[in-house]
Amino acid sequence: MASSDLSGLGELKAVLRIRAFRRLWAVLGFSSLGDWLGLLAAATFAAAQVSNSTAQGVAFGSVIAVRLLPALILGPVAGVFADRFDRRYTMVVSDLLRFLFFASIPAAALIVDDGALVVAWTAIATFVIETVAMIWTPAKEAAVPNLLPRARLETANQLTLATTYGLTPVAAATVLIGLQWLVAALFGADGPRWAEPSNLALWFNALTFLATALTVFFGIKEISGRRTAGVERRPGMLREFSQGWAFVSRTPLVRGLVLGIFGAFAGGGVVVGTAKFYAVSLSAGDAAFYLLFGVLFLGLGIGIAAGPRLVGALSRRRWFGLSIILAAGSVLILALATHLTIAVAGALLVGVGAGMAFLSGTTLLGGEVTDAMRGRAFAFVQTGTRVVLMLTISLSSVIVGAGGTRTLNLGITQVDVSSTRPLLALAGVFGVIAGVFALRQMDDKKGVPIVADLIGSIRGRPLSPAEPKAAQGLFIVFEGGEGAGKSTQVQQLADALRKIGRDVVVTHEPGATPVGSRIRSLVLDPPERNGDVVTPRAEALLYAADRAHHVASVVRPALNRGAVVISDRYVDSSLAYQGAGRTLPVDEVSWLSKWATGGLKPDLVVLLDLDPAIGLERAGKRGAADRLESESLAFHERVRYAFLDLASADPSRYLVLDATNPVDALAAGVLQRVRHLMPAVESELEEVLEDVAETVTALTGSELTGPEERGSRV
Ligand SMILES: Nc1ncnc2c1ncn2[C@@H]1O[C@H](COP(=O)(O)OP(=O)(O)OP(=O)(O)O)[C@@H](O)[C@H]1O
Ligand SMILES: Cc1cn([C@H]2C[C@H](O)[C@@H](COP(=O)(O)O)O2)c(=O)[nH]c1=O
Repeated sequence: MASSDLSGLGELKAVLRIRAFRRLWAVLGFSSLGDWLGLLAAATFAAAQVSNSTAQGVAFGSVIAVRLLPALILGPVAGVFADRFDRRYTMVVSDLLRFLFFASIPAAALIVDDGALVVAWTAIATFVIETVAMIWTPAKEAAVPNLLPRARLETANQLTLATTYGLTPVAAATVLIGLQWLVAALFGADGPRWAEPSNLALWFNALTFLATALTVFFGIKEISGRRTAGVERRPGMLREFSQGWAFVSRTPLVRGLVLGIFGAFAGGGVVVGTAKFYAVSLSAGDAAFYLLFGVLFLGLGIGIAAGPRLVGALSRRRWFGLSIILAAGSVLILALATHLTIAVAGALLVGVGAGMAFLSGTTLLGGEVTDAMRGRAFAFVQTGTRVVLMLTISLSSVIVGAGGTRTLNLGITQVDVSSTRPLLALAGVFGVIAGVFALRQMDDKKGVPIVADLIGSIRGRPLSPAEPKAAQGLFIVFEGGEGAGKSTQVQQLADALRKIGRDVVVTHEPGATPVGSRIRSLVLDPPERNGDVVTPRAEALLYAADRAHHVASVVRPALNRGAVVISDRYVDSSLAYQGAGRTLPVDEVSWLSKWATGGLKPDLVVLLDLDPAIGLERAGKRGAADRLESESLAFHERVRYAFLDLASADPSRYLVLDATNPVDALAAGVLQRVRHLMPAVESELEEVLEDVAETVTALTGSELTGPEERGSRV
């Protein structure tokens, strides 16, 4: 599959509006339902013909293994068929053959009384059916591009993938569960042999192929008479395998991707292969097996269809690794589950993880592999996943069938442990290790915390890689409402630090740069005469733009050379004014600033807290109010409490000062805190502080106001 995202509903509708494709899609759905029903029903049917646990495991596994053989032996011939003959007739004849052979399986059980012979015929018929499927599929795949405009191919691919791996396996399991219930309701526990659910499923399955043959023959005549050159003549399955392997083993990223995809499918295969015996270990019957199977593929469909929307813009490499960990971790849940509900949840998550790994891995492969190599790489993946899936299904079913259940003597008590459990646990642990390995190998956002990145992406705001933090300087920010005294205190601190010889850069937001001063006038000048007012989102973006430019051109360079940067306002002003004041979502405003600043945080924020009524009165003495000062008192009160909340959320980074204190007293409080941030000059600051403290007492007759609950308030 070439696309990374399920298209919108509109795109799906547009594809399904094309009559010929709509019919072909219905045929694919029906045929795929038949395939899954056939896989489940033939395997359980074969297992039902013999009685002991080992023989059941072998019968179940060997019917599935037989389906693997044609892919390995007859793959090359299938392409030639699709190339050479009319595709519509190829599909019709294939479906008629599948109808006959599927019907022959339950018919054989009615005619022959020997269980071993019926199993043997089931295996032969399955082999023929699978061979025919190898011919039908390329004919169908070659037909699709001729029925659609090129731009719609991607959506069509996602739709067919979601149908094959999501919808129809679930429908197959539902049909089988429905048949179980129906048979139990009609005949009780001892129904006639012909009415066994797997028998009925095989009849039903045969009929799906008859229906598709008729639909293609009478309903999709467009498939005939087209050019057949679209189908690539393949060099042969084994040769493709070796060419693909050579490329995969040479290219580290591709190697990681392919191994990850195979790993995810192996996990799914072990779950399917053990599900029958696993259901027994949960003291549940065949219906539970079908339920687990159906839920697994429901999850696979959800992962493929909804995965891209769920993770949003998360890096596809990270998504791939995380999906494998999810799938494998969920296999571990299955290994430990003692109740069917937990097992169902585990199976669903295995499916979601495997589906997302399949989709992200395939998408990454599409982007990372050059055009010349892509066909073989995909052929390798397609054949490989088939082999891995079938091998793990059949091997694990044989292993658990032979392993049976062991009784563990724990001294005080005895516990029955089904061999499915250790096998699932092993597969889970192996898968988690593989996922972590894949994640480490291909992580393209090193340094960005993965959990926060995932949460941000799910919420629509992925994190960008943090810019390296300035190593030497000190970044101090003053925040507060209008007229709180920030500019005054910025100057006081700068003077004190300059006195002891520090390189100090005094700056402010908005408007510290030529670009910034133009932005400042856009956000703060009174509205245009024509009434064109800056809207809240535009305002947030303008402040963020000023900040991005300010940080990059003033703050970071100064910090990098080791200066103390003192800024009058920074990120918190946006959170308080645009977030609380304008009531924009605070986390969105925060993300915007984080992006603008590359994650640069101040070492200290001094919050000058003041009743806005007093602050606005102080500011009013300076001259006419700007656009924000003109906002209501309620707006400024929201701003004040937002500042206080920010301070109480991160007290170690904040110093909250009561801004009704005199200027010098406040300056002393700031200096007292700042000296702890500058151990190298602490003793020199001590002297300045002593001078100031004397002034404070002389001026106010009292010491600084004591600490209060929000931040370290003075
Ligand atoms: N502690 C204080 N006590 C009383 N008045 C003060 C105090 N600090 C500053 N002022 C006065 O309040 C007015 C506003 O001060 P300043 O410009 O420093 O505030 P600001 O927080 O930077 O304001 P704005 O954010 O509106 O620019 C000035 O006239 C200043 O002299
Ligand atoms: C940085 C920043 C500022 N504001 C507001 C806050 C004030 O009303 C003005 C700046 O005026 P000052 O006299 O320079 O303090 O802009 C804002 O709303 N959002 C911000 O991010």
